Amino acid sequence: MAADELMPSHRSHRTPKSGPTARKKSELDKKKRGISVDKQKNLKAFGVKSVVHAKKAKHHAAEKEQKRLHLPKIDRNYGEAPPFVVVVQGPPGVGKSLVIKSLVKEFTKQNVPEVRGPITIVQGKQRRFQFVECPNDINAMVDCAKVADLALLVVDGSYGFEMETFEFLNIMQVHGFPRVMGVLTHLDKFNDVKKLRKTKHHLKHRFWTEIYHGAKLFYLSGLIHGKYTPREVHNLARFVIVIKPQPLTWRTAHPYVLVDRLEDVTPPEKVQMDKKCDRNITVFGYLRGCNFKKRMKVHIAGVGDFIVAGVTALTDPCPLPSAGKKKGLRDRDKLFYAPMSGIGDLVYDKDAVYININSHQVQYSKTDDGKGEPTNKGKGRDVGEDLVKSLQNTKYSVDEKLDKTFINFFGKKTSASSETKLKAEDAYHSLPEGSDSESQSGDDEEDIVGNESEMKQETEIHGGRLRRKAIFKTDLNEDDFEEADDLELDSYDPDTYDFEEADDAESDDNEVEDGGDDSASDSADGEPGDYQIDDKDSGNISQWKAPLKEIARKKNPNLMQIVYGASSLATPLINENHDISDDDESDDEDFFKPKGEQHKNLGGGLDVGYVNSEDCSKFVNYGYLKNWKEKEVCESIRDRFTTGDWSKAALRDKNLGTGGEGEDDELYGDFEDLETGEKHKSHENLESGANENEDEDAEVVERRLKKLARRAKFDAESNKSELEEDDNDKGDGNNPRSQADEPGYADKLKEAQEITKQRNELEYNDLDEETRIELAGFRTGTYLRLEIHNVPYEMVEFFDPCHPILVGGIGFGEDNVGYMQARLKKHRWHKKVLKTRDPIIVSIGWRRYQTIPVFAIEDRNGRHRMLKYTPEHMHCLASFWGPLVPPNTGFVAFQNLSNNQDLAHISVHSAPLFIVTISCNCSKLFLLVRNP
Ligand SMILES: Nc1nc2c(ncn2[C@@H]2O[C@H](COP(=O)(O)OP(=O)(O)OP(=O)(O)O)[C@@H](O)[C@H]2O)c(=O)[nH]1
Repeated sequence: MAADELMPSHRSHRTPKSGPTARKKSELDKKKRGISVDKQKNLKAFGVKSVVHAKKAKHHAAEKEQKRLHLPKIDRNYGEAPPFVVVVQGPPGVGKSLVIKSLVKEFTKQNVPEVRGPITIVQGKQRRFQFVECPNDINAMVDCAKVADLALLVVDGSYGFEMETFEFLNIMQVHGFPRVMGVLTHLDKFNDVKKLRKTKHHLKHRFWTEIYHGAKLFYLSGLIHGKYTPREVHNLARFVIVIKPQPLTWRTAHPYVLVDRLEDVTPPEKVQMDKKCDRNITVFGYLRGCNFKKRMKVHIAGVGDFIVAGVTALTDPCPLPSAGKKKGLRDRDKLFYAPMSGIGDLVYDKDAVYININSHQVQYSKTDDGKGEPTNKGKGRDVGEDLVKSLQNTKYSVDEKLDKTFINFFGKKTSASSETKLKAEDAYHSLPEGSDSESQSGDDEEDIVGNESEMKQETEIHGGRLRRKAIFKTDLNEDDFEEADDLELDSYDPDTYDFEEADDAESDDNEVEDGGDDSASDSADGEPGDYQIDDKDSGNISQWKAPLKEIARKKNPNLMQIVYGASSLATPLINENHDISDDDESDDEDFFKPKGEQHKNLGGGLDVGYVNSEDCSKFVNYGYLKNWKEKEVCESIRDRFTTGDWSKAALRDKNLGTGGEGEDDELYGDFEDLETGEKHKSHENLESGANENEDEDAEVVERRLKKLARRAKFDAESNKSELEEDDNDKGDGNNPRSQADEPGYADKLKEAQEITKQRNELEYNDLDEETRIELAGFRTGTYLRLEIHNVPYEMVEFFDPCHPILVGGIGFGEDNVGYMQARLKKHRWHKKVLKTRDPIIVSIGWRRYQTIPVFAIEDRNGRHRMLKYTPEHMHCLASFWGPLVPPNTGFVAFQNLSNNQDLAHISVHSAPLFIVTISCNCSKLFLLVRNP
């Protein structure tokens, strides 16, 4: 009892009246009683409190939306697109060449001994690639950044990122950012798997920070027999295939050519007279960007502005298989074009064919005894051999000799002056080396040139030895990184990758294989077609001619050419075609011909061998001639003779009188007088189809318009679906996109552009090729030969095939010079600020030039106050003199372009570059300056 009293009594449980438990209980109670529970207590909390605020929010959302939208970029590509440029960039010795070699091998099964200059390959029926290795030279990096459609940034994984990679990234940012992928090599140098995983992860995150989250980084884990593993190369190739090209503003508005071949066509006499004379060159390459008009001004990066002396469209050296007759990718030689790498046996020029024979495969016929005379004289002497040798000794062609000789009608002697000149020149050439003072001096100079190239090699070695590692502050806390699995297929932007393309490519590959098998089986069956026989007999020549013939056939007939021969406007291409079509079956060409045949010829092409054609005025249609040896045929005209049935003849005459079918009509059908443009119709067709042509035209136009409308509708729909996909808005009503059910302004603009493009195409398609080129220029994707006169001799003398040559078209007014103003900011990597009037080298548009900037800042009162130095972390204005460019063009500038002169002063951890952000009319531009 006492104990019980002493114990404290149990307190009854106090039900909580507030707090989360009480709330839960009350909600449960309410539910039990069937009362609905509304979680959102204050229903007005998210409503419009203030009209002003709501208006502001709406405004803000609309502005954000408008900023997101871009004006649709006009695609000026008609027909076949030029090859996709893949620039492989990285510091020295990281494996750039090996990556290119591996990819080329993967695509074409060809081995490239050396990567020199662009290598063009056909990957599938629709895709071609041009691989370019970017040298470690800031000039080359700038030029490569201007032409790259995809940049493969190769990084030595065992060492980490180096400055070259980030320099290149920053240059690309100002010149229009193309697609970018990273490739990590030298990963086999890691012995510790854990360390390798950490490094990979760390480098990937660094890469993402610099480019964008999810940017693709590939790992090439090592070498097998000196090559990357086929599986990894295959995966890399698959990703390269699916990349979609990105249209960039500057490039779509300017034509440009990435040169894959250069020839010096200066007259040799001129060079002999003065080795440092200005040279004439021809450059070759695919036209990109937009149409190129004749007589357009071009800029050769690092050389200067020139007016093009001649432009010719050449046969595509690496055509897509769909362009030719053959199906599939059978001929391996056709898939590959790398003239500077010295691969491929035949190179076709406008007026010459170059045959490349390796020196070890050829035995030169000059087995002379030093005197220029053949050794085997006398009986065993081969006349053919002598003839060949005499041809080899010939200095001048017959034409040249004829040009130089003087025909004297009244005396037997030729002009003494021309003869002596020829003799003197012959004597000059036949002199042995070293016997003449002039040739001696020439040799000296060659030696000097030789030494300078040596000098080039040294420069490369300088550049290759020093590594400039990129170290970031965040790199220090490596432990922060979680050890995560490697995301092989991280995140894909559908705008960047085109997986349908990959499927196509895959199927193409299969088709290629199939095609190859087919041909093999065909020939195995013993029924090879004519084409195959040609292939065997004439090697590449028949393949070369095939596309030219195709061009000739596609040409519309030009009456001027038919009557008067090639017009003055005609380009050398026409002559080529004349030559080609001479071989063809041109004899069938007639002025007056049955309409059916005329159409057939229009579809098939144009034969222009008019000179050899038969008399046009006599119309003979051999196709309808009857074989009079046949008894039945003879019987059919029996009634026309006195011995036949005359009643039938009377009936026939009656029919003719009433416009019935006559035999002549049957024989000749419709035909068109090409000279007068008059169309003659048969009696049959006069009745039934008087307006047939008009109907046909109307039908064609109607069909075209329908097609246009369908296309525009499809585009609009796809845009709409894209917008809907992008739309993460859950319908709060603030985002105008959620309300955009109807096609917006951008969609309408796209539609209008598409319709204009189609209309232009329709108009141009009706013209013949020469007129179209005169009016619209050469189309993108054409393989062009540009002849440029009076370029500085250094361009030829110090030509390095590894250094890209960029020829860019100059728009109207872009060759005018004046003052330009830009906004700029010092890049975060650079320690120093820039001083006013310190010369800088600017890369803007296609050009690179030196100028003197004056920095200024805009005060509050709107006045511009000159600055002696650029601010540390702020934008300022820069005014400089130079060739004008359109507003919003990105530019990059350097204080020093030389790769070898300052490297000795740069420690590994210092950043030798600084980038200054420039914005001009809201767009962001950068200025990149190399630290002295
Ligand atoms: N161990 C190893 N060696 C590699 C790897 N990738 C490339 N190499 C070697 O690195 C050397 C340089 O390769 P290249 O392809 O010539 O490199 P590069 O970047 O073209 O060199 P430069 O043209 O001099 O700038 C070659 O001997 C390659 O075999 C790799 O992943 N692992």
